[in-house]
Amino acid sequence: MDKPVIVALDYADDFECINFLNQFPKNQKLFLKIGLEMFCQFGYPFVKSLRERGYEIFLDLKLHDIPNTVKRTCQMIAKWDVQLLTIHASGGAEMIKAAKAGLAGSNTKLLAVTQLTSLGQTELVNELKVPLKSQDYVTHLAKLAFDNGADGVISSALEVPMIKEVTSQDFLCITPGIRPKTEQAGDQKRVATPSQARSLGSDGIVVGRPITQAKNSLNAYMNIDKEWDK
Ligand SMILES: O=C(O)c1cc(=O)[nH]c(=O)n1[C@@H]1O[C@H](COP(=O)(O)O)[C@@H](O)[C@H]1O
Repeated sequence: MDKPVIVALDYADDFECINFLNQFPKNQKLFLKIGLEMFCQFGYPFVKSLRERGYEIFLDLKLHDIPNTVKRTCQMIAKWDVQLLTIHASGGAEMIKAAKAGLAGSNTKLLAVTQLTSLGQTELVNELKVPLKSQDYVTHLAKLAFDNGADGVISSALEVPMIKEVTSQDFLCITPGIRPKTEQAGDQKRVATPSQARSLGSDGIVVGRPITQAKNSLNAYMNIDKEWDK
């Protein structure tokens, strides 16, 4: 995996999504995130068809359940040849280990979501009643994920240096909450620009609406890719 810009395919229908993909030259390598919205509509056949077209796939199901259920689900996903899969780190040590065991024998990398990028310090303390600084909660969950076999985490780019320090430089930090300077943060709270994410050490960025809702999605992708890669 070479530091990808991962496009979050949060489209309302498959037609819009295929239209977006068809704008790219045939040989363009793309890393696509299929999240709950599209997976609930189109399920595994959609994943399979995109894999068969040669795209790399991040299956973002954010699993969070008892260890046995997560393990059995991961055993099924292990047969799908996807590159990345998410669970919630807050599911605990046993759940993380179970997910990793379920993926045994596959090349799917396991990423644990730390604190969602839509949650800031206020929500953490007032709503979730976690009496910690956001960055301490994120690094705690990242260490838990690392110690129990995950290949990496999802966090804001702002936390990457701290995560790498308590885990390892090789521990993957994939970062959503990416907003080019001209874009509104919207429901995202812990945001960074593509170039900030790069200089903070992100291993890949996840970008949805700044691309999918843009007037010209292809241009938006190209501009973000250029800012990330320069
Ligand atoms: O797991 C994720 O990908 C994820 C974790 C997180 O903490 N924050 C977050 O935004 N995401 C996903 O990243 C994408 C971000 O989309 P935009 O905010 O539209 O760029 C969405 O598909 C989210 O589901």
